[in-house]
Amino acid sequence: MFVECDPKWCACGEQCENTRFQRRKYADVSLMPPTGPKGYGLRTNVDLAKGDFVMEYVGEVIDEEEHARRKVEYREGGRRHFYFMSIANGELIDATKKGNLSRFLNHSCEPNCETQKWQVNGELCIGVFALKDVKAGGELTFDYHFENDAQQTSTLKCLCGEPNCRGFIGSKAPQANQVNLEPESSSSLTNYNPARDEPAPEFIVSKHVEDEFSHIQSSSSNRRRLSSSTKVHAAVRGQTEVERILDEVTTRTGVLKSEDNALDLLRIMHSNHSQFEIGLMFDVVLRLPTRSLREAFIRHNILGKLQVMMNRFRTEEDDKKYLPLLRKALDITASLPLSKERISKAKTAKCDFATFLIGLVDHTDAMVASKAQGICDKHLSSELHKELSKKQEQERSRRASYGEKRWSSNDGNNNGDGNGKKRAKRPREDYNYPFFGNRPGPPPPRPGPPRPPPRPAADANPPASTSNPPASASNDKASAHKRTKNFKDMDPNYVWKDACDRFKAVVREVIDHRVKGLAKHKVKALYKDKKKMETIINKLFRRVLEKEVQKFEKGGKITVHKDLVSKVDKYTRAHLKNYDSSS
Ligand SMILES: C[S@@+](CC[C@H](N)C(=O)[O-])C[C@H]1O[C@@H](n2cnc3c(N)ncnc32)[C@H](O)[C@@H]1O
Repeated sequence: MFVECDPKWCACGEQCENTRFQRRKYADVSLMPPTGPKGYGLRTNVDLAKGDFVMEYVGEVIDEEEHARRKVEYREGGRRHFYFMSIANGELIDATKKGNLSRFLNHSCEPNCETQKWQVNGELCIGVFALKDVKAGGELTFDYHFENDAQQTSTLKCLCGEPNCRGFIGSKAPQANQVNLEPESSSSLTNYNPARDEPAPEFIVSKHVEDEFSHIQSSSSNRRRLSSSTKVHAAVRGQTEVERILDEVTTRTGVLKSEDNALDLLRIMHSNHSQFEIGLMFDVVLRLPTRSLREAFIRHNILGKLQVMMNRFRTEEDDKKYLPLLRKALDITASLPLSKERISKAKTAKCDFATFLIGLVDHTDAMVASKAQGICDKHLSSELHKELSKKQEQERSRRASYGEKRWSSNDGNNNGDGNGKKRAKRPREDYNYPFFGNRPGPPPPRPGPPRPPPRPAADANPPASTSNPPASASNDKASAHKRTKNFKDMDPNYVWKDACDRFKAVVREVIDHRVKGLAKHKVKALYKDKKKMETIINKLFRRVLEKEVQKFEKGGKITVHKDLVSKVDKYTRAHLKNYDSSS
């Protein structure tokens, strides 16, 4: 069994080459028209070298019981060819109705390809690989004898034409008492007429099915589980809740069943799902068959949903992974029967849809920008367009003067208000740290012995500088003054503790900020191991705070000045890097 890398964990990251199944790095192949009773075949359009990956054998995953049922159904339905392939543990892939070009690989007793079992993201997959060099134009074949025994082809007359042909397809010669499963009698083989006997393979020529196919193909974890008509079997493969609901609300071809299902779909449509799942949901909306269904989606505020989701994708704009979803969301927007009124009515709590759209017009991705521009041009009047652009410009300059550049300009969260630019993140008083716990609030004043007079350091240490995050320091003089007053009356121990707490909070904020700035896959690895992260933080506190505390004890100040913040930042980055390469 071979194992494919998961780029999230592989040290090579996105550059990892061992991801051919996941990326569908298939060879350039095409369908061969039928020339005899063997039917269609598959040929390569390029020279293949021994060991080259041809493609994955995909189809519906079924169990033996379903296999037995389908075999009878197909035979009784008059099918000439069978497309079952055993995987393991009584499971089979059936590529009869859904699959890719690999289903046209014919059997040969002298094959030029073989099948291999691969583990891809924890799933067992079957890949077809070249056994030898094959020239462009050559037919690709593999020996069915083990893998395709599920078709019970062991008694099917082989027509591979190789000198060493065994005469039948399968691992064993047919027994005298075995039923001959050969679909054609010898006479009908002689009378074989491809035009009459070999109907065009429906799933290739039918646009409808092809659409469904491409929809399902967008799955990486679901490559072989091509939209199960049999939910039970999909469940065997660990179907997610979203997939289950999608199965329920869509037809076998992935089309939404009714207007009632619009709400079901919208209910589960949010950005917390995996990219793959969001992609599946988006595909269903993109494939809405009627205008009335599209209108139903508008009535149920799909624009609001899309805006919130697009805002998240845009927030992650450094991470190119989200671009396809952002583009798709814009495609959905463009596909809806919008009007100026509808657009102007749509809004979220933070901003209206029109302003949000205009914010995407200067997105760094040209495709996103042009899609957004297209929708604006079509649905926004030029006056409104101008007015909103002007507002945005004002908002941007207001923010610039507010000091957004104080923190790293290339990191930070998106402000979510639709201007398409990222605003540097400032520590917030009410910030919830993802797993460090909430920032401690000031402890209650201590009862007991009279307090010693405040140390000069406490006075000399304007609490505004310890308590205020740097970005807000200059903007918050009044509250700083208020805090200073309170600090003067406090126990120095309390002041010290409070200063440390506040300082720690800022350090945490910096770390968190930096962690969020990392590539998604790195952060995921890091966040998964909370214990390790705690150790990192504690180390940081010890290292950075130690000096500050010493300074404070000698009567100096604890200030969260810019240099210190960048020191913490630098240390964090170095540490995260170590962590990343060691994990
Ligand atoms: C996986 S399909 C291959 C594609 C098929 N030829 C078609 O037109 O769709 C397997 C079926 O192709 C036919 N087939 C493949 N290789 C064959 C061979 N060497 N001799 C006779 N029939 C073959 C059999 O009908 C078998 O059930």
